[in-house]
Amino acid sequence: MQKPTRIAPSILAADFSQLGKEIQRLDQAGADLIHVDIMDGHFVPNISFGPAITKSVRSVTKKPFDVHLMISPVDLYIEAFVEAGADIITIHPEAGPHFHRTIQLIKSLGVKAGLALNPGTPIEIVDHVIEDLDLLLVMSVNPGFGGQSFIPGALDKISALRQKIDTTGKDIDLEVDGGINFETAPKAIAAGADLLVAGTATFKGGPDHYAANILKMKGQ
Ligand SMILES: O=C(CO)[C@H](O)[C@H](O)COP(=O)(O)O
Ligand SMILES: [Fe+2]
Repeated sequence: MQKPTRIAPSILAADFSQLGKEIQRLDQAGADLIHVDIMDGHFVPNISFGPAITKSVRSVTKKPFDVHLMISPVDLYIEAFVEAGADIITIHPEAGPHFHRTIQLIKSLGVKAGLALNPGTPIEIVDHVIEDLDLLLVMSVNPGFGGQSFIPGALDKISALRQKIDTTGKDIDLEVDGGINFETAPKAIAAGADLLVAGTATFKGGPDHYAANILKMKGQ
């Protein structure tokens, strides 16, 4: 069942020179989770940061860390991100030879497991693993960069995945990531998403605007 909308600001759009402070600002502004984008320059054409920086800012908030791994091979690094304080770890099925094994590994370490679907990845890929998942992530841009435009085809995928999730009867978050703003957020919610990642739109206008931006994307 679709839950009330929650917002996970992506710290990819933060001022990295004051990352801890930025996360505290997001916490105070009403962020529900903190979305942490990890990019390796190999699986995606951009590099962000790794487990050491994730760990260094973990203590500044109690909000869950929603870690989106865009790295390949991914299995080698799961434990490091658990130790860094991840609450949810989301992987891409293309990032390793056996994504069912990766999901089992994440769960065996006591962390929630998510699966991310790129714009070109068919939704049927979730069929044999959906019962094991805590979160499904629909990428509404090709992964690698913040500030891209929302790909409208993501809305049909969200609707179809909403039906699949509801058929299981399980509590699985349906997250959307990429190009979420005041115009696209209501469309993603109407399609069935209950967790919205927003980088550029959360940080728009500077710290004084974070709270209003988050509320606006929630439709409040
Ligand atoms: O995973 C991502 C990119 O690969 C980011 O989470 C996403 O792009 C957020 O940035 P924005 O809201 O600016 O689109
Ligand atoms: Fe992301």
